[in-house]
Amino acid sequence: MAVYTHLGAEDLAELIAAYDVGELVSAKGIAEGVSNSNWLIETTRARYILTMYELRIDTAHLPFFLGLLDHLSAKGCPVPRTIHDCDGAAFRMIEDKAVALIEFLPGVSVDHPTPGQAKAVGSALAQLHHAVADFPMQGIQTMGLAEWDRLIHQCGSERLDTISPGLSDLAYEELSYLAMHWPGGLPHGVVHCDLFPDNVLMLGDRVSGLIDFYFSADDFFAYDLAVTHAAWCFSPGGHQFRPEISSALLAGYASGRALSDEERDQMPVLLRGACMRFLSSRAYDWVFTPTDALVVRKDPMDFARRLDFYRANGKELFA
Ligand SMILES: Nc1ncnc2c1ncn2[C@@H]1O[C@H](COP(=O)(O)OP(=O)(O)OP(=O)(O)O)[C@@H](O)[C@H]1O
Ligand SMILES: N[C@@H](CCO)C(=O)O
Repeated sequence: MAVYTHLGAEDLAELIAAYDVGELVSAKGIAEGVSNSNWLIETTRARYILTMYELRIDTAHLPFFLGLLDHLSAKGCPVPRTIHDCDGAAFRMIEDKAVALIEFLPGVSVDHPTPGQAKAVGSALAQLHHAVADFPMQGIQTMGLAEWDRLIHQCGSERLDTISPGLSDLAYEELSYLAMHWPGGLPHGVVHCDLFPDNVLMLGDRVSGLIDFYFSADDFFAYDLAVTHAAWCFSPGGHQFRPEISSALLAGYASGRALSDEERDQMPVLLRGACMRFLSSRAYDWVFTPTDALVVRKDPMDFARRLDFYRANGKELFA
């Protein structure tokens, strides 16, 4: 349940009164999500999402994340805009925690996407990559290769092999490969970097919302496509590749933005990097999150399986 902080009726009413959004009608805690506390707020005028930033997000970075939502939404991307308070502030503090009110977008996250939905996601991602061209803020990538390496080393061989025998060899070997082959100089901008199905709201075959931009940073557009590919194109657990979803996702992306020859050539290594990104953060959480913590640990092996697939077939996919 992702409501870590209790907000009483008076706190909520006082908060909502600071915005020009009508009067508070109801507030319900949202169970999904693990990083922040979220409430669905209904006022006499509309619905909103209230987010309280709990664990991971430094308040100093909020102007970047919230500014990005506003920029993308103004460009016509299906991204919720930030509601500013009556003084124009994008976030407020309740005691020592920052809160932001965000536009509510309709739609649901899909568990088993269809090709039509994958195509729409590819196309929405391409739209995003065009829309960031004139976003004026910088977002440093803190979840890049150096961090994957650090997370894996913190876990150490013994603990990795307790997750699954042989995982440490796979991870160390892959990190050396990536260190030698990671490309430079590809087209880049501020990209989402975490566009999993649970961060996309859909109405049928239409993308109605792209949410959770809290891993956004400056990186290669093609890396963002690789992350999205790894997140969408497999059966649960990463056991089976879904070729029809892959073709649809890539076709959707190509309908909005063509990959250059150089980007295509680098896709196999970027796909392997995308797997290491989630393998390393999940392995770290697996090892260091207490089993009785509120946060649900995600299985790193889901991405070890995807990594095996891309090692064997990545080049063929982009031949
Ligand atoms: N703008 C929005 N419109 C509608 N629903 C939203 C919106 N933002 C968030 N939600 C709902 O709230 C849930 C949690 O949001 P989100 O994924 O951003 O939380 P989080 O704690 O940051 O997540 P994560 O687990 O990815 O770290 C989403 O699954 C979605 O159901
Ligand atoms: N989407 C990531 C979690 C970070 O938001 C994962 O599935 O491991």
